[in-house]
Amino acid sequence: MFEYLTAGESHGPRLTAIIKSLPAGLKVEVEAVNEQLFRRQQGYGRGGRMKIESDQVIINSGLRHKETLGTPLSMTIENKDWQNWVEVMAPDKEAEADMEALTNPRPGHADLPGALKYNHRDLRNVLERASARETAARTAVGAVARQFLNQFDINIYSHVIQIGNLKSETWTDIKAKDPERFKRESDIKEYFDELDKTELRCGDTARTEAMKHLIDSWRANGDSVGGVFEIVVTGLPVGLGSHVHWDLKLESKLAAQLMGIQAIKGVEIGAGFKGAGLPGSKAHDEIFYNLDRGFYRKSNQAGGIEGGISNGEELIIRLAMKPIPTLAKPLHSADIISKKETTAAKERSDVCAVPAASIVGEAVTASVLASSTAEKFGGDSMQEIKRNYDSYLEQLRKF
Ligand SMILES: Cc1cc2nc3c(=O)[nH]c(=O)nc-3n(C[C@H](O)[C@H](O)[C@H](O)COP(=O)(O)O)c2cc1C
Ligand SMILES: C=C(O[C@@H]1CC(C(=O)O)=C[C@@H](OP(=O)(O)O)[C@H]1O)C(=O)O
Repeated sequence: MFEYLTAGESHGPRLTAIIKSLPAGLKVEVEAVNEQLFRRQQGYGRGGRMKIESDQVIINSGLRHKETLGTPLSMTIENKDWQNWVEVMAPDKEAEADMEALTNPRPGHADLPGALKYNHRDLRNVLERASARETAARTAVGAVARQFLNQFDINIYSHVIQIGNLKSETWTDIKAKDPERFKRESDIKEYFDELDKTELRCGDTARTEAMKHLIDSWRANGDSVGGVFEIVVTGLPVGLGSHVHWDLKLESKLAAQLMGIQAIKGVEIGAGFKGAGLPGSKAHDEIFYNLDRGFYRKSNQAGGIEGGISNGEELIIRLAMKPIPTLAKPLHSADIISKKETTAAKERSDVCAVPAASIVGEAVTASVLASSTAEKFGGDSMQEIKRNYDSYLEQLRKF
């Protein structure tokens, strides 16, 4: 369940997403999808395109009176910028004779490998689909998945923890400073909701100013900047994913799909790379039991997954985003037609898109977790899935 497909070019008429299968009887609010689309468009460092677009979803099938029918749910998002590209991107008209091809590939973008692989002589034929414009469609899919997860009190949050070489606190650091502060889900929600009001989605105000300054100075130099964001999931039950096959492991599904986000080059679960340097006695989370909580941990180095199975603790994922490839001061390149030395194509571009990517990360995480939840609890309708979920919780209580 929750398998999906997206289609659409960055400057074509619109993006399309189809969720192939999802349970019947799931309440979907279109406004909640638009809210996620809005969040993805924010963030300090974005370029001119975001001033043109104001993403809104249209649901074309699969929903009746705000409830899923269990049939394919298809959604579209218009590209407002299409108006400026009608001739260049015309699906059903021959190219105009004077239309210039783009022939100077950008290092770091899909331009050159894509052109060589697909035998294209115009790099636009590659970049239009490689573009992260596509992540708007994935965000819409994730917004539906989120509404499913909310039915089981599973919540997904994210924050930016590094821009360039400037780091701020991780979720584990933040909680360690004031362990009483985040006892209730509403406290966690409030903390992350506040971040949405800030331009970098980073909780450290002093660091945010320094990060903004860094983005400004790299922009002024015609450069770009990457960073790291962290995703936190609360409310996951024990038992999503499985240890029995490599491709069923929850972290292998998450890593594969999260690495599918444009410009994401690293993924860490829990202590991740830092954990590799710790002694075993500090790297693992000791097991405790009491009647109220059942089995629980006092630390979360595992980041919520052991043996490919969610262990009931918070899921913590960190993702590294490389700097944006399009540079105002372009890098060296070679023309794909003349083979002569040139500089890379210089287009309007984002300078930093880490805050936006963090929203895409939340969305992709939501679709993986919705799929794993639906798989674990089975059923064609929400009623059936909830019944199975409740009886599983009862089984855990009696364990
Ligand atoms: C939200 C978001 C916005 C992006 N904006 C740009 C951009 O404006 N210019 C650009 O060259 N790359 C941008 N990228 C990155 C490219 O899409 C990406 O580097 C490219 O498709 C090559 O894929 P790869 O980096 O995964 O190898 C963006 C990525 C994300 C996630
Ligand atoms: C359109 C979006 O991101 C785009 C991703 C992108 C790229 O090369 O990945 C290049 C830019 O597009 P343009 O060339 O039209 O300015 C970004 O704005 C979006 O996030 O909705």
